[in-house]
Amino acid sequence: MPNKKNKNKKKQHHHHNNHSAPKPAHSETEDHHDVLEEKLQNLHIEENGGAAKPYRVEISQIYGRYLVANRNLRPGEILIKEKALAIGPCVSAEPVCLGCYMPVTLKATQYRCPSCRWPMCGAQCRGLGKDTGHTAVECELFTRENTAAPLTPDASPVKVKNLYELVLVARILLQKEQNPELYGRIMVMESHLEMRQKNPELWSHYESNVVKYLRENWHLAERFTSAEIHTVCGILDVNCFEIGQNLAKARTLYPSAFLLAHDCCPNTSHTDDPETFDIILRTSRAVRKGEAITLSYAYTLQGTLKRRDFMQAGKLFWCCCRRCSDPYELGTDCSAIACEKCRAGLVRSTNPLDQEADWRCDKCPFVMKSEAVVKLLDKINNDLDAIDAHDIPGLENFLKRYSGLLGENHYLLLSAKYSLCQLYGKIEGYLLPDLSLEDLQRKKSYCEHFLKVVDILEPQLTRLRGLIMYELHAPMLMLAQRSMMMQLTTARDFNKTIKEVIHLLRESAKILKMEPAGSTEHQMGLAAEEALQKMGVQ
Ligand SMILES: C[S@@+](CC[C@H](N)C(=O)[O-])C[C@H]1O[C@@H](n2cnc3c(N)ncnc32)[C@H](O)[C@@H]1O
Repeated sequence: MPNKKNKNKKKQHHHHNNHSAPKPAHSETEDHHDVLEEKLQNLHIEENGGAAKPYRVEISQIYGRYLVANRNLRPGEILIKEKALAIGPCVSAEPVCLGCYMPVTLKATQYRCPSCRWPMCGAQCRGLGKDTGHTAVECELFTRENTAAPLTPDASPVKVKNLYELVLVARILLQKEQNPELYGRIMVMESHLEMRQKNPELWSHYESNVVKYLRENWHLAERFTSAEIHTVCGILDVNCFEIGQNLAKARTLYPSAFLLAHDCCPNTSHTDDPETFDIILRTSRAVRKGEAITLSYAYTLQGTLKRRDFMQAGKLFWCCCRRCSDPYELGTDCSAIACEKCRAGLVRSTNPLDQEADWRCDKCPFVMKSEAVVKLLDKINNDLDAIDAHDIPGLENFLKRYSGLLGENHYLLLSAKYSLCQLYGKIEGYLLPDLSLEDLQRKKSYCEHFLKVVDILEPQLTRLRGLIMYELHAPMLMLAQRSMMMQLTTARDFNKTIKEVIHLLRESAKILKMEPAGSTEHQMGLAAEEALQKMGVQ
């Protein structure tokens, strides 16, 4: 339930986190710490074909168990490539195939498993009978209990979501009987059960929608205790990766990737293989020996208030990373809003590590309560969500309406700009050759603006940079060609632009070709390479 707001916000404990690995606290005597120590002993991290691992597991009071670099790591090194221990549908009202996680419908015409009647993509689904998909054991339970009965064409979204949430929980529980060794490898993961129990809203959701439902409606009470089911729910909330390529959407647990600590400006990025659902984790920049290896559990292009709320609600910790501690978010200022009083200053949190701290203008005495900030951002966010994903004029209007109210790098403005970067040149009526000079300029300036912020928040070898550099090369090239044709530019300037375009394409090909074959990003990497060849460069 990662998006759920936690109404019982606690005051923040302030501790400094300077990005390097927190010191292992071996003298720590707290119970929880001991439990983690014990779980550390039980970890079976697979051997790297005999090669020394580039990381080791340590324990700190802040992170719990986490991974630390054993040596200096270069950008782009593969650190982890491993199979999922468990995979299943996300918690979503959008139905997916239980075998391959591609979207399906609940219509009468939709193919369904002939036995259990859950919607599937077709009789030839590659996940039929596979461990990564719809197994015979699961089908038997689903058939006996007629679990697909509520999935009628007119089923309410909430009902659909609640039912899909159960699939992966049930799959893991069934492993307790089918494959106790695998179940054991999942049980070493953090569930934060005690903290969850203290949160009535969260606990009652799981108690009634999952625990009771599985034990009563699916008649599993004799096989699994309430505590076991709550533990699985906690483990899923805390450790799941949301993965999927080419429209597929699934959530997964991985045997060692779950150990990575979170950072809002992490030093790794990860992707998943569309065929096998394996995770592939790489360093996105150089990591020094002894540094924590981190990834982001949250969406990088969100403000600190939102990211911290998200982490607390789902993962049960308040992030205090360098970016969260900095009111300027590492210089991006992507949370700042415009001052409604003096219209000249920017309003920022007076203490970003306290969700309830006041926000204050840097040019006048204007102060905003954090609730008012949250309310304002929710409203603007809803407006953005209401715009159709392909509506260029709608998104342009959004930018016009809100650019005076938000700081220029505000994440909501950047989010609209990111959509526009991808839409100009790609959709009907706005294909690249048809774009006006103004539209080309717009695409170029949005890409450049976005890239400047991403260069700080997700620097070096990250997918987002690869994608945006690819988007940027096209308007740059077209604008240069058009100016050349109209004799509005000198040969020298033209050549300078071409050099920049080549740099963008090279960088984007390098990054995107690291994505697994078959993914759209990999495809784009190949397109970048092809564009270079057409230009006569390698
Ligand atoms: C996916 S698990 C990571 C492994 C976990 N540390 C363990 O020992 O099992 C996520 C949990 O690790 C802890 N954690 C990860 N990153 C953190 C951070 N930046 N600050 C505080 N706690 C963090 C939180 O308890 C979080 O719920």
